[in-house]
Amino acid sequence: MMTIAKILGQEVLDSRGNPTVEVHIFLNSGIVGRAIVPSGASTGEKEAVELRDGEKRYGGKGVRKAVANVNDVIGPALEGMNITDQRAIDYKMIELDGTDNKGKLGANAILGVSLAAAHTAAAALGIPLYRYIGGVNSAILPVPCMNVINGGVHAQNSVDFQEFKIAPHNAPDFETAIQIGEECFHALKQVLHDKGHNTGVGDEGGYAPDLKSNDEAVEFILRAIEKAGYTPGDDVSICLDPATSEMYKDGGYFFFSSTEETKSADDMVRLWEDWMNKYPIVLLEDGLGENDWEGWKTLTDTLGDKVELVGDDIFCTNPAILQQAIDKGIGNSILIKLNQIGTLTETLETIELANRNNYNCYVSHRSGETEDTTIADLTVGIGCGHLKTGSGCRSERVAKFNQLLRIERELGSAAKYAGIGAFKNVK
Ligand SMILES: C=C(OP(=O)(O)O)C(=O)O
Ligand SMILES: [Mg+2]
Repeated sequence: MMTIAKILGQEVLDSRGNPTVEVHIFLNSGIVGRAIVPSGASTGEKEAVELRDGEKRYGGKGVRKAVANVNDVIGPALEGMNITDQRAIDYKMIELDGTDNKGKLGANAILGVSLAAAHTAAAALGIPLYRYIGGVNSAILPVPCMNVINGGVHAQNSVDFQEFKIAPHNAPDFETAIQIGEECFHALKQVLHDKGHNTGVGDEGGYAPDLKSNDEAVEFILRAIEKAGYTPGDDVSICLDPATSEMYKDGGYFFFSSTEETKSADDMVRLWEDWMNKYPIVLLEDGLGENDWEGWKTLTDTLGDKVELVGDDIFCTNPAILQQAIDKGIGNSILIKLNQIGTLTETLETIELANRNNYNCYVSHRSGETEDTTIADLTVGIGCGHLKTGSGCRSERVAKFNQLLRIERELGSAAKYAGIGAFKNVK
């Protein structure tokens, strides 16, 4: 009943029109599960390797080699295995690949199979994916951190920092939080439009206006929160991902979209301290670059007891790197991107390591996404209380919100909304 009969990989499109890997797993019983792999643009150097062909397909480089690896190498090796043996399935693929970074078979091939296995197992057991991942206590609905202004490498505008997000934490439930978030998002469109700004959106669905400064992005958002009838800080706070690894050049931080000035790590820490004092910021991701561990230490010592400091590019969802950060006292939270490490099992190992060491976990989409909603279930399964998955206007992002709405309704009175308590060290 639970035995893998066939694994089928194929090429489909992501939200940028680039090819990506989709995997179906068929069981002997006729049950089938499916997953699609996302793709990043501002990637960390130590991410597992996404296998791409030289040849162009659709809008970008093809994934036909990765698909062939699913069909010709991984599939035959996993046929006959029990679908609920997630760890055995994942470790078998790690062994087949044999590299440290999944560069032989491709993390996109391996993750597609790993996630499809979890979906298929949940379907075979007749339980929702979040419960399969997290067990009977999976009941916490996350604060949706909605990316409402896009800059950096996710938009062609004058804003250096990549993501300005709103966190509607003061809500009784997830559905109300989405309502508040959408009201603020729509109010932001109006306040930008009133000042003559473009309201076209970037890769993650946030507006991508040409603003005078990075500060102005926050100020527009605060105005929008108020216009929607909410109080910044009390009802809705701000989360940032400036993605500063993209700005790190010759030991400094180059403001490539705006002033073209370069700031030192100490200047950046002062900038973030100043922003924490003047704006209601509850989370800062990649406030410094992935290779600037010294700067990260200063940042953590300066702000780590007041705000959630999330490592994305610097940690790459990798347990070995996270262990080094724990030993050195770097950051207090880790971004969880399944395709940075390449299997569900290793992702859960990283999450367990973070939990044991008092680090928060913050689940994330990629800038290249699809209709796949695995991260919504993962977030509820691990109960980490917050996720980022774009704004509320692009279907590949809304798909995750819709799945969370479904989960909340399914849980009924058992569902709990995470609220402000989800954010590390925020008083
Ligand atoms: C989601 C992000 O972007 P990308 O997927 O391009 O890495 C990020 O940097 O957190
Ligand atoms: Mg990031």
